[in-house]
Amino acid sequence: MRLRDDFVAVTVPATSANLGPGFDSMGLALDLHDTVSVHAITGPTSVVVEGEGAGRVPEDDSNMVVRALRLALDHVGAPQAGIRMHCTNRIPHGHGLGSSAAALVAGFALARALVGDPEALRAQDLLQLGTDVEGHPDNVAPAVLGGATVAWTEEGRAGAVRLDPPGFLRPVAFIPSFSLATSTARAVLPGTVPHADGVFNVSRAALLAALLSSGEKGPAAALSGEVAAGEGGARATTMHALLMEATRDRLHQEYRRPSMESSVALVDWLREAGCPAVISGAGPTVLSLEAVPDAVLAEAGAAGWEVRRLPVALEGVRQTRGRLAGVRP
Ligand SMILES: Nc1ncnc2c1ncn2[C@@H]1O[C@H](COP(=O)(O)OP(=O)(O)OP(=O)(O)O)[C@@H](O)[C@H]1O
Ligand SMILES: N[C@@H](CCO)C(=O)O
Repeated sequence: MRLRDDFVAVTVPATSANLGPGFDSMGLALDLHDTVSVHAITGPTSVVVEGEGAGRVPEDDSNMVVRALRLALDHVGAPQAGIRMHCTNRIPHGHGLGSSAAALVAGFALARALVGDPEALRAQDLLQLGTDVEGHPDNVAPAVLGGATVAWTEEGRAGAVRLDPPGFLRPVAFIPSFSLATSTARAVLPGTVPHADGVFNVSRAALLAALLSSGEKGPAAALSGEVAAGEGGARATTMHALLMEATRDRLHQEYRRPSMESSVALVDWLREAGCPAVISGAGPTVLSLEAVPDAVLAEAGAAGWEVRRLPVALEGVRQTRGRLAGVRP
């Protein structure tokens, strides 16, 4: 294996994991991207970081994107090279929007781009390498595949399916100024949970997957407890009621309340206002899966939350420069 290209670039989306009940399994790609370009050179590694993480993440071989790139080159038996990297980062770090998965997937995709062989480092390899490092596949899967994903592992082997997200999904992120490392947010979770809570989450996660894969028409039939209100209205009301139910969780959000009081309180408040809100990934960002009324947005903004409408990103990581530009991994 050799390096066929010496200047390549990729773009990778932010992701929101869990989506409420789908802990470590469900995820959504969002229209907020990091872009990274690389020159393969002879000489020492240099990294320039613009935007998120600038001045904070390393600018040498210990940078997460560089480490991922080198890991993937080793994985396919390609030679290592000097790296001159430029990162334009828009995904905030440690905020539950999948910055670490994006960094890893960007690094792997850059290695694939340098190798310039479509058979090297396919989507399955990217998913596996990323899951090996992250320990769970729920951010890596949508960063690779785009759209909405359901992912799992079996004895370390990762798998994922991509769902075409329906139009009623209109994600809105509420991003606080403070960050929280995923490792900290995972440390507060219990080793075991009550069986009834497992049953609760299985039914909600299954319902959410059903809604996300049922297209614009929605499920063939639904008994949601809602009273029918005329043709289109009944469907919209039912879908909304179903989405509210499908985004409930008992496996992680409440356990995490002490480590992000204001975020879980915002989830409660948004849900009382009729928005299907969840903690995004390991937090502390909050995500509503449906549009949020302007008055609610204004109130959250006034309370200090950065409010961003982030449409679903239909595409995952994409190479934008080099001979494989435009070819899906
Ligand atoms: N583009 C990047 N370049 C270098 N390092 C990064 C980059 N993105 C993330 N990191 C590293 O990963 C850390 C954040 O990872 P962490 O898993 O804690 O949060 P997250 O991925 O943003 O959130 P979540 O996993 O809940 O969605 C950063 O503090 C930084 O060390
Ligand atoms: N499922 C993960 C996502 C964050 O990486 C968690 O909630 O800890």
